[in-house]
Amino acid sequence: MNINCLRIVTPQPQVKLISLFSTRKSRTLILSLKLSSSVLMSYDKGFAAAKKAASIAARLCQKVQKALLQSDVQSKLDRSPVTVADYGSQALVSFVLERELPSEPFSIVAEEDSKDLRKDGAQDTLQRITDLVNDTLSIDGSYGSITLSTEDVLKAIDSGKSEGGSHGRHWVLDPIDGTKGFVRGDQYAIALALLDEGKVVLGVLACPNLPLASIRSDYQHSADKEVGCLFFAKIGAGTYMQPLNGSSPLKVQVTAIENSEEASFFESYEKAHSMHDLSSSIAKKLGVKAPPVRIDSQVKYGALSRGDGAIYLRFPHKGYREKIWDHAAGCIVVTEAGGVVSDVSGNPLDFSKGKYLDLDTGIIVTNQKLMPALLKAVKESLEEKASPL
Ligand SMILES: Nc1ncnc2c1ncn2[C@@H]1O[C@H](COP(=O)(O)O)[C@@H](OP(=O)(O)O)[C@H]1O
Ligand SMILES: [Mg+2]
Ligand SMILES: [Mg+2]
Ligand SMILES: [Mg+2]
Repeated sequence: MNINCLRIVTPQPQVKLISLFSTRKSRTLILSLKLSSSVLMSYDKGFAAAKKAASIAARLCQKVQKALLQSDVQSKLDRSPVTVADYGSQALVSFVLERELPSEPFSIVAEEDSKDLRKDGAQDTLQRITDLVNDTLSIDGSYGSITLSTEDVLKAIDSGKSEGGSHGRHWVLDPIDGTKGFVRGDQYAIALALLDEGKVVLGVLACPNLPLASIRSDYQHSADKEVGCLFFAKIGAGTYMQPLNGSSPLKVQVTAIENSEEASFFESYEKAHSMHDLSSSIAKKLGVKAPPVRIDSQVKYGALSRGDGAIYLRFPHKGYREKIWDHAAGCIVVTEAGGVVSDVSGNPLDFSKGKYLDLDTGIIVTNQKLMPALLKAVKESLEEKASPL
């Protein structure tokens, strides 16, 4: 008897088809289709390191948001804001991942770089970031009495210069997703994912301001709500949520709603990030009654993964190119919770092309039942927009 182990290409690269060939009867008997546990286990160390890195970075961000000074906000060349917390979070995540995974080659595609911090006049800001990083590490206590220099911090930030792609493993980091929300005192997330051969295999979303209880369509700020959620997902293993400062993870699932009239939907708070008129035309076609829930960042993916809302619509204005760090962690958090993330043609997002996502028009997210109706409504609304009566 001759046993062959045949690897087939599927959306989940670790799925193996094991077939048994009988030489006597020359008949193929498919014995089982099962997850290769050794491949899944090989992500375990990275998964633990990612959770730790995002949680530590979240502590730095919480501290800065509480005491946000105007001088802590800089403007990048593209005129988007960046704060000492974006830099500090990126430095911390890189530092923790490298420390926790010393035997693995380290590659990370991250949003920020140190260019502006190396300019004349940026010394005070760099010192402030370095102090924040060191204070956070010292409060955490895992790495003894380590003190990073300003040069160590610049290097840690710049380790995020990888281009990603379809080969090997690459971390993908948005040190603060939703910087505008962060500066406003609203929602933001630390979003970290791992790509393996161009596929997202694990993702962690730290959402320091997201209430632990469902936000549904009545989301509003409330000082007395308990906040701070950590979402995490590994390919083939589901999505979990736990309090940022605690344990006891809960498995989460997207909503099971089948009737689009009962669905509520999320979109960006910032009008410049997504065409709200298009979302409202789609919602109208679907008969959605609830008003849109407008919140910043990949918190939308986290909230959707636990069923707070049923649909997330994102339609950037013409010419904008989506970056992988704005979606990688959120995407696996939703798909492992049973949801679907696609472009307007129904194609899954392709994270294997470097730091940009090449997309057809926009990103839509919902559960499997609602997706066909959503795709139809999106198509019709786009056609009406392209050729108004
Ligand atoms: N004109 C634009 N259209 C779409 N997205 C944009 C944009 N300008 C910035 N963004 C991205 O939108 C992200 C925030 O998403 P959201 O709109 O869901 O809050 C920003 O992440 P950062 O805050 O990390 O820079 C940024 O990458
Ligand atoms: Mg940014
Ligand atoms: Mg972002
Ligand atoms: Mg960011």
